[in-house]
Amino acid sequence: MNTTVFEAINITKKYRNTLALNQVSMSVMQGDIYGFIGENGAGKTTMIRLLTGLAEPTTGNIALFGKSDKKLAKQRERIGCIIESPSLYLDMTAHENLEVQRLQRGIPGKVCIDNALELVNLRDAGKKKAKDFSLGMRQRLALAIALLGNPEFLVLDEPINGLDPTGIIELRNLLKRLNEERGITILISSHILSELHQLANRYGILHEGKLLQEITAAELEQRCKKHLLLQVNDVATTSALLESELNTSNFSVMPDKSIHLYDYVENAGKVSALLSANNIIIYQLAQSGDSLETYYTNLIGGCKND
Ligand SMILES: Nc1ncnc2c1ncn2[C@@H]1O[C@H](COP(=O)(O)OP(=O)(O)OP(=O)(O)O)[C@@H](O)[C@H]1O
Repeated sequence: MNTTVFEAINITKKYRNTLALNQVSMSVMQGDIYGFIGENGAGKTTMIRLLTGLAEPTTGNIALFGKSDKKLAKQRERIGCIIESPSLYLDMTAHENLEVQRLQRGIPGKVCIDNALELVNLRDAGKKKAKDFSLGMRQRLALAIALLGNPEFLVLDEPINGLDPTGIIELRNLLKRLNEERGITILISSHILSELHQLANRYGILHEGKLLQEITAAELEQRCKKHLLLQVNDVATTSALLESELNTSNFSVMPDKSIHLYDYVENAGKVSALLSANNIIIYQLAQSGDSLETYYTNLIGGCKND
């Protein structure tokens, strides 16, 4: 059975005049790599702060591993997290940083340090101090710190931010490995949907404090698949014609009033003939496929138009 690792139920969080989260419900299942997507200020860090106990919701409930209320604190011991900029001791080596964290958190035995360094490929960093690390190495060190207590659930707030392409690939592969080989459930936030492509298996898309959509990677692929892009003078009649004459409802009308038709992609002529015969003016008819970013922008744009 698929167990829920994290559940937010109708969470609202207010800071004075700011409604950072507005009735958000979301769930992360065991084994997920959950991509938590939203523009700057969408409320991602706020939700992560509630999850990790750094702040309290104004209303609503949080459950971790099926437990809530007073039992949350114990469950939080099963989490490893990186929130905002991880605090590293820049004058120390990776090993020394981990030793300080180990002692502060009362984790017995030094063997966990070598294990964590091994996991994030920092065993060879040797005597190099953190201040001389690349950003990618610093992020991996932060990840090693998060991994020290052998967490079942990793919560990472924008860990990809600022990394170069090599750093992004390294981190992506590392997180995949932790998920696949160690069964660690991961929630990772980002403001760029495509950054988490081929990493996340589910996404939660947050915008201005509201969860717009929870979607699986497979559903997202489906929505970004090839289509005919149609721009016409009469969207309503075109929609009706597609349904009645071409027998398809496999299309979406986008916020910019273009139509994405997922059938007849290889048979644009048939669509064109039908529309022309019905006096529809075609401004554009072309094969297209949404990029993830277009999908995301349209989703957010659609919400802004509401
Ligand atoms: N401690 C606070 N006091 C007042 N307002 C806050 C506080 N923390 C966050 N906010 C506000 O809540 C909203 C959501 O912020 P949050 O940091 O959760 O967004 P985010 O999606 O993580 O964005 P970013 O990627 O920029 O961190 C923003 O309008 C922010 O200004």
